[in-house]
Amino acid sequence: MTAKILDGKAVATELRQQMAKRVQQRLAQGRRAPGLAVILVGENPASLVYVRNKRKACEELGFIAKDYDLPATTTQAELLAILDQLNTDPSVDGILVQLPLPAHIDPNTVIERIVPHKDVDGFHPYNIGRLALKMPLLRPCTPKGVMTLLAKTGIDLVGQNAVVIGQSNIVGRPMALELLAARCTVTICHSRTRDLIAQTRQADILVVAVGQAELVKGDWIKSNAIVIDVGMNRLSTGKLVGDVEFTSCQARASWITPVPGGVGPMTIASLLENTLEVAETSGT
Ligand SMILES: Nc1nc2c(c(=O)[nH]1)N[C@@H](CN(C=O)c1ccc(C(=O)N[C@@H](CCC(=O)O)C(=O)O)cc1)CN2
Repeated sequence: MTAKILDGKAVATELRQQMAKRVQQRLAQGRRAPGLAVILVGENPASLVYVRNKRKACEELGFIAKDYDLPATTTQAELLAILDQLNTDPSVDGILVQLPLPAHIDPNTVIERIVPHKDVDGFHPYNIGRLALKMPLLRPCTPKGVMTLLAKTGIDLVGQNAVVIGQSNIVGRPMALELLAARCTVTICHSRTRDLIAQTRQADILVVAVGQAELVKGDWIKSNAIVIDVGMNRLSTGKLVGDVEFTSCQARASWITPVPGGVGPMTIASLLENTLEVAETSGT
């Protein structure tokens, strides 16, 4: 068995083309362009790349990106004051604060300050709570992107054993909630899980989001499993790899996401979807 590739880059491109048309329709109706405030604090090299890509995507689709590039010395109070302004700015549909933040700023306080209906990252406790109750509004972007990719396999998710490795607030936990809402049987594994390999071998769907280069090997995988790699690790050679050893896992899985070009582009596509959704329901 050689797994088919779940091509996130291609799916994201298709979604972006469809969204660009929706934006053109809005403008033709005399409505305003969707507005996204993108806030970067400091100069984390990976964040600089992600933020640049988000802004470029906004431009391509005809969104208005409101850019805030703040120095690493920005205080939490200064950041919260900017969020207070954006919360009431009618030209701004979505607000995103790129993570991670510098150590002196508490991400939970910052996320909670964004009004939930502009929280296009879907990280606010209100939005996570809605997802947990199977009443989602704004869904976290990476897990939402993974669900879009899973839908592309055409496989019925109901009753499947899904194993998520990683329990972060931005991927692992909301990922588990998404899979539970899709009526999978869900297991979350983490650094204290006793026999990780025994867990992964049970998985019909395996989602890996731990940030450890090529942790998951081919013999950890159940035959025909769907393998979703959320990891992104830069080796000393400069090569970008996921949390999954691609070649050996591809030999056993039915579907697999590559790194790069799998989940990453879907994260940005989902952010744009969330922002457009807010604009379309705003009535302005
Ligand atoms: N406010 C947020 N911060 C962070 C999020 C998030 O969803 N919201 N997620 C990650 C980073 N992230 C988006 O911000 C992100 C990561 C990776 C990609 C991506 O397209 N990756 C490419 C490879 C890029 C490269 O060459 O380095 C790929 O996988 O093909 C997009 C978005 C943490 N912070």
